[in-house]
Amino acid sequence: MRIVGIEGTAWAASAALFDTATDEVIIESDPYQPDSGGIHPREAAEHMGEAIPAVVETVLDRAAETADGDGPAVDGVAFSRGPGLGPCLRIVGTAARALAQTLDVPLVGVNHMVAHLEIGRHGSGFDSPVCLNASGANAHLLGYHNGRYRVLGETMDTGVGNAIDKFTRHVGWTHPGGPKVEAAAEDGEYCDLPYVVKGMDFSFSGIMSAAKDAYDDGVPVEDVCFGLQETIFAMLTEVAERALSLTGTDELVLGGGVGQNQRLREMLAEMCEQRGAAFYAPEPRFLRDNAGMIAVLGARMLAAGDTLAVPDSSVDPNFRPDQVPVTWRDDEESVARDPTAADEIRGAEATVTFEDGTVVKRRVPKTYRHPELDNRLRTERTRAEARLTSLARRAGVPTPVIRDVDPAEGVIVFEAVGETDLAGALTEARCRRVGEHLATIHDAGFVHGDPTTRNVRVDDDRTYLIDFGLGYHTGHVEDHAMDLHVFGQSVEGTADDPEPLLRAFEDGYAAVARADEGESFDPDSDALTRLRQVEGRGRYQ
Ligand SMILES: C[C@@H](O)[C@H](NC(=O)OP(=O)(O)OC[C@H]1O[C@@H](n2cnc3c(N)ncnc32)[C@H](O)[C@@H]1O)C(=O)O
Ligand SMILES: Nc1ncnc2c1ncn2[C@@H]1O[C@H](COP(=O)(O)OP(=O)(O)OP(=O)(O)O)[C@@H](O)[C@H]1O
Ligand SMILES: [Fe+2]
Repeated sequence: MRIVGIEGTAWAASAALFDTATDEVIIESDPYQPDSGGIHPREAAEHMGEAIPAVVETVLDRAAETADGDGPAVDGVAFSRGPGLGPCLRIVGTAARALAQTLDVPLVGVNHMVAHLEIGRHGSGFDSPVCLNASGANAHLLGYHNGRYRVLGETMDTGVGNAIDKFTRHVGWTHPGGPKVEAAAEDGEYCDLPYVVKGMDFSFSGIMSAAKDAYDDGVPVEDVCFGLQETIFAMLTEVAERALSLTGTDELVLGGGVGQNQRLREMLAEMCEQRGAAFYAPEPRFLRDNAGMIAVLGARMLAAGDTLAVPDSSVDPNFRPDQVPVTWRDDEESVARDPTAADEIRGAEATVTFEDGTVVKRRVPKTYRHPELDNRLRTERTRAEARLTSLARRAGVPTPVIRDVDPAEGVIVFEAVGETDLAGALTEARCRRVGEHLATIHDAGFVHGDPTTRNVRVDDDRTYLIDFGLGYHTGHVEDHAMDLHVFGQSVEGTADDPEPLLRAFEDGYAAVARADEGESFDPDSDALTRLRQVEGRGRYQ
């Protein structure tokens, strides 16, 4: 089968030919380069209008040269339907429809972010990996489960490339900024910047303003670039490790334009090697926006009969990866694996050993992180975990009794609780309990920070919260909603039938929140109301 792909969501006007018989991909691209500032949607669309016909023609010529008979011998036309800039997408959509009609072949509408993922699965041969998409307008972790790509974690504000590009605009460098930051960091030294992960979600706004302030205050730009890379990429590596730990899978693939960065690739490779996981990063031409990945996924979709009639082929600037019905994979496949029982457990952050009813949790140094950042995080989190585990118990939530703490070494010794993780023993009653527990600690003035189904231990009678290392004191409804969001994502990414579990969880939360606040309860400022907003935010900025 031979498929033409067309890409043009933002900056890359690109066409490709993928031949399934030879596995060969020809890509022809013409990038848009703004004269100043970032990407201007109107200018980018003008570029698409001129460049798309030209790159498509080049690819069709190549197709004709390599065809057996007359004509280009193409079986289908695949195009990026979204996400991306509306004016650009519309031009690509029009070009793809016209080409499919001229060649009289089926039209296939591809989700650009799923294509960033599938190109890594295609190249690696992995079955069911976690995918870290690190691109300009996005940053998220995806895993296939129950017939969809689930968003296991994502940025709460801008995409990772856009965050870096905003900093480089501030210092007067031309777009794109990512490669310039990478080059400048070669001559830099570490500087401290805010590090923000919440479960498998993360945000860049705090670190970007701190980076701009540091530059304005005279910190050498090379040092800010170095600190930025160390901090942002350590955050991405940490959440990727959390996703491996939560799902139990041992395969990671990288996607997106920021994936071209050597330092990011090095950190991910090191993390995976140390966990015994396999890591795959596609070659750069398949990481940055390109039509090759659109053609490769298009071929799979076409083989599954997943084609579009022209009237149904409108583009979608906010097309999320979890909206895509995954027709080309078996519903039974999943990123989630059954955990194996062992005396030593390796979480995302720590190793945990069991000795006579006692648990020793060691936050071992992460060699992929800069040592200063690593020491800071291990000490802060060990301290937070010990303090909040005890505070939660005082508020009435079952947690392990702490026996000993050594923040400098990152070691906690505490009571072993529960018989198993909630991940392997999900029931509505237990999820309801987790909802009640979270409402109780929120009312007591702090959040858990990482309430996934692996951070809840259960036995016949009780449901314990553990692993408070990412928790902090706060009364903000947004922070409360993030706790609920993190739990919801972890259930959706691993449970067979998440809906009733999530309903029970939210009922439990609502019941305690209402009881705690009594007369002063205001449903409009409730965390559950805010949760709906967090879930509904289209984060393509
Ligand atoms: C929706 C779609 O239009 C969008 N595409 C996109 O963002 O282009 P992509 O090629 O995946 O990524 C571009 C980003 O990748 C960054 N980048 C490129 N080379 C880099 C490097 N060596 N280090 C860090 N960032 C780099 C650029 O600065 C830019 O922000 C997306 O995938 O989110
Ligand atoms: N007090 C405890 N009693 C029983 N089991 C525990 C206890 N603490 C940890 N565990 C087990 O060890 C696993 C890893 O612990 P924990 O979540 O604290 O480590 P982590 O590295 O911070 O994990 P992650 O960051 O992936 O959530 C837990 O999922 C749980 O199965
Ligand atoms: Fe992209």
